[in-house]
Parts: sequence; structure tokens; C-alpha cells
Amino acid sequence: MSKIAVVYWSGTGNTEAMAKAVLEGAKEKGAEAVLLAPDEFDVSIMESYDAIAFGCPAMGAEVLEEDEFEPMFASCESKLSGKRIALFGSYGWGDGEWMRDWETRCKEAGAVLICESVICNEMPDDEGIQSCKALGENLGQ
Ligand SMILES: Cc1cc2nc3c(=O)[nH]c(=O)nc-3n(C[C@H](O)[C@H](O)[C@H](O)COP(=O)(O)O)c2cc1C
Repeated sequence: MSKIAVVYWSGTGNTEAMAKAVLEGAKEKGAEAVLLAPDEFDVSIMESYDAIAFGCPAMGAEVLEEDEFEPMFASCESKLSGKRIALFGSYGWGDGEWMRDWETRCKEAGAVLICESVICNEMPDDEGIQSCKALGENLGQ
């Protein structure tokens, strides 16, 4: 059984709704999957997961949330090489620049992005939830 971590930050619940759908998708594929906040995850436990979904909304000016998520993610970055990951998050008024920059960062760290990232404008609609579930299924199989 594969072990999946869904590590996310959410200020107003939009990315949280996405994370829950990712979790559901991974579990439906038989994976042992857990939802974790940034303070429950760091590089020291990264190795114990077969794959990781990272979720964070666009914050600041097209960046990851800076107080909790960014330090956690930065600590993992040096160990991302070869790691199977997927990214998701909600945004407001932008065009997804934060996600493009985040993907570039992951690729430069050598991570294996196993599927397309999922971005949703504010609260995910049904289609967004289905895309998040599919992301979880990809990770879980
Ligand atoms: C401080 C702050 C900064 C934000 N910066 C951006 C941004 O740069 N680009 C964007 O598209 N949305 C931005 N947003 C909008 C959020 O990404 C959007 O509301 C998202 O749905 C929040 O997700 P959450 O409910 O998971 O916290 C910002 C929101 C806040 C509160």
C-alpha cells in the first residue's frame, strides 16, 4: 500500500476543500493517505512517504504563503530530487503565476511532477473538486 501525504495551507478554506478531495482520491486508489498542516510535516519525515501532494494558495504577490508553508517547503526542497509529487492550490485575481513559478522550482529541485497541477479560482466548483480527486488518484496508484 502506498503512503501519501497531502500537505497544505489554507487561510479561508478554499485550498482545504481541494486537499480533502485529493485525500479522497488517493484513498479510493487504496493508498494510506493523511492530511497534514505545514507544522506537521518537514524534510525529516518526507522519506517515509511514497508521494506527496503539496497545496498552497497564491499569497503575497504571486508567492506561497510565507509564514508557515514557505519555510516548510523550503526545508524539503533539497530532498525533492526523484520524489513523486503533485501541486494544487486556489487563487483569486491572478493568472496562476504562483503555480508556474512553484512548478519551475520543483522541476529545478529534480522532483517528479506526476500529473498536471490543479488550480482553482477561489472555492473549487464541482469540476475543480473532480480534478483534485483525479490528482489524488494519480498519486495513490
Ligand atoms: C494576503 C493575500 C494575498 C493574496 N495574493 C494573491 C495573489 O498574488 N494572486 C492571486 O491570484 N490571489 C491572491 N490572493 C487570493 C487567494 O489566493 C484566494 O483568495 C484563495 O482562494 C485563498 O485560498 P485559501 O482559502 O485556501 O486560503 C491573496 C489573498 C490574500 C489574503
